[in-house]
Amino acid sequence: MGDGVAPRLAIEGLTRRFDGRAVVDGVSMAIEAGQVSCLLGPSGCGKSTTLRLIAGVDWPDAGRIHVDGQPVVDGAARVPPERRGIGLMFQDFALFPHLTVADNVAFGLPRRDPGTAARVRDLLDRVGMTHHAAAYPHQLSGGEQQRVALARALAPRPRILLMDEPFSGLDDRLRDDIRDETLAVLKAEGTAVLLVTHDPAEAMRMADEILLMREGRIVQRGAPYTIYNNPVDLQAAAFFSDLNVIRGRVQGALTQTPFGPFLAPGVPDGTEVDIAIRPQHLAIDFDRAGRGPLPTASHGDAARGIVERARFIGAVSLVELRMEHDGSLLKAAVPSVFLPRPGTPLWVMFRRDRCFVFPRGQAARPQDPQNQSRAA
Ligand SMILES: Nc1ncnc2c1ncn2[C@@H]1O[C@H](COP(=O)(O)OP(=O)(O)OP(=O)(O)O)[C@@H](O)[C@H]1O
Repeated sequence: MGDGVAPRLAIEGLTRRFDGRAVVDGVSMAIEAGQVSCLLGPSGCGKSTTLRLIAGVDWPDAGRIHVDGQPVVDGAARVPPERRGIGLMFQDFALFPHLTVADNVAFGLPRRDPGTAARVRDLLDRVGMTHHAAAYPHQLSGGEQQRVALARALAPRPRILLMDEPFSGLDDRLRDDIRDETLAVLKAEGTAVLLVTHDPAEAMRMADEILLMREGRIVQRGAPYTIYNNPVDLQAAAFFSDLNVIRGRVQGALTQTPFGPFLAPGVPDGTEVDIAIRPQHLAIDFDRAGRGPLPTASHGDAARGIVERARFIGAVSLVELRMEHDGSLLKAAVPSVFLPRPGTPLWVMFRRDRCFVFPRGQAARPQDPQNQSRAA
């Protein structure tokens, strides 16, 4: 929000209860024109219910929704779905099978308006479907149908586009291309987009801002880079990748571990902490007759482990190491030129700037809207 201009979509304190349980619980957000926000969270956390409330096919128990500063849900004000200027796009495309591609795109537009044909042509061109204008949906591939569904959703120039897992029906390779193409079209249209997904990779690829949702609440919001690199708690960190976690206890603002001391500023003595690191941020080194690398400020001490399993998966190899000091298993993702044999001793280090230190069992306070980021 800036210069007194209201955001395209503003939501405050949105709450929806089913049988006394708040499945959407005080959700707030603001989305600007041309911005893509992703509501990201596990199945059942309340993402689709939030979209339904914004679309107007369900009513909240509390909260406000404004579009361009105008109330669509605010106390007694309740604008019906068709007058909200909100477009919808769902997983199953739902194209009309008896209409051609061009007629599907034209469906929500005034039929006799001279601008309609031009708008349809322009959108089909933008999604690369001009040569399929006269085809019927069953003659198209999944990716082509998805493009038509996007064109149809954008045709009436919605102020806001709500997308619920729109790419999940597509196979992996196609999905990446379609996501990028979709993003380009959305940016060109300047629509405000709220996209729901349970897939962190999708959210990171698409979003200007990620809203991380858990049990009906937004627990963290921020740019993909921020959320990935400064997760608000252990659960948020684990949502984005495999995670190695070692445990420790704080003494004098430090936690001593086999990987050296970790800073825990402001954490009271005796507090148990989880020190978390993603597999790609473990560093490994060869064993030189029972000796490893010397400690450094950036990597701390090395601890020894024995390779239990190593798998080549393309760009990286996944190496699982059984640690000698406590028998725990750590996972490292290393460049795939390296595939050690099971039984090989290796030294493991933690990249200090990539570790997260969290007091154990402490989840983020979800209703704190300032849960932006927290460095370890
Ligand atoms: N009409 C309803 N009546 C009762 N409970 C409902 C209703 N709609 C949704 N719920 C419950 O609300 C919770 C949130 O559902 P919602 O569909 O919003 O989750 P979601 O995050 O979109 O999950 P998914 O990714 O699996 O679609 C679930 O526990 C669901 O069972």
